[in-house]
Amino acid sequence: MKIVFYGAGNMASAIFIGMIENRVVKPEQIYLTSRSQKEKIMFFRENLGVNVSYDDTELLDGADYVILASKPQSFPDVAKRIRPHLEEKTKIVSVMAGTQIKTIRRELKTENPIARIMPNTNAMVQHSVSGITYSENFPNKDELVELMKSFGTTVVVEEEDEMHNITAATGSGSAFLYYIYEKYAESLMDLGFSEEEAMFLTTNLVIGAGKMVEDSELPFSQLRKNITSKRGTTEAGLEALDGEGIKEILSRTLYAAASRSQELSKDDADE
Ligand SMILES: NC(=O)C1=CN([C@@H]2O[C@H](COP(=O)(O)OP(=O)(O)OC[C@H]3O[C@@H](n4cnc5c(N)ncnc54)[C@H](O)[C@@H]3O)[C@@H](O)[C@H]2O)C=CC1
Ligand SMILES: O=C(O)[C@@H]1CCC=N1
Repeated sequence: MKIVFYGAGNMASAIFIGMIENRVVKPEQIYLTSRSQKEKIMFFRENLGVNVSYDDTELLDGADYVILASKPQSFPDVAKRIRPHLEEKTKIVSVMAGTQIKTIRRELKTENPIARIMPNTNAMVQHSVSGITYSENFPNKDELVELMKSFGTTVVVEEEDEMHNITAATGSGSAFLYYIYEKYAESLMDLGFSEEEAMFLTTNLVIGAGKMVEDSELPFSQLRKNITSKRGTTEAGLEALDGEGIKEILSRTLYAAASRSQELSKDDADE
């Protein structure tokens, strides 16, 4: 199998590192190309044993999968590189937020099978939860799902439009959680902890809570209740959180992200 990544940035590298660590593909089956980050891409070649090329003929010759992993705004340039060399057997897989299958089809001027996936950078530790949707002519979907299992779990989305919500929920979702951890650590410093102490405490709190979520069969609400004593410290803190409208804040966050995905998906042909 030959898998070619156009783009070797944060998302692409999380995927191919996840795949290689899980031994589902051999490093020599992976080909990388980019526009920027040439040092980084050479680092991947030296350290992982993947192939690197800037020659589109070589890259696309006999490719089974081409992964579109640039920013959506760079896709027209990527498409220009791919279009003249695309073979009939090659399946296209896009990780780009928003960009619709029909837009990819039009830019690449191809009838080849296309899938859109929405992973997250937890792919690097094989814990992405990824949405996937396919063009009607996509063959052997199981093969792609198997490949994706190497970097996490997969949720098949029947309607392409549902990708907007998945993008907000899990594509962007870990950034929202990291931001909360960041602010938690800053707030510990307001309480009087040093920066080092705040980082240590927050990091271990997050790891411990993650392990509890993984190992315990209890829902989040019960895990929370198990910590909350009547008229105790946790109750006081939770009342303050509710008073600030934590649920509304998170709803607005997710709505803003899903709306941005919709904006990014605007296709000239829809005007
Ligand atoms: N970072 C994340 O957590 C997630 C990102 N995505 C999607 O992944 C895509 C990439 O995002 P990041 O990896 O964060 O961006 P990034 O900026 O880290 O990487 C972008 C890559 O695209 C390459 N590129 C740009 N123009 C190119 C061209 N003409 N030919 C070949 N390569 C080209 C760049 O050299 C770079 O390697 C975006 O479309 C984003 O919507 C999806 C899910 C999560
Ligand atoms: O911020 C973005 O647009 C991309 C898509 C999901 C995560 N990062």
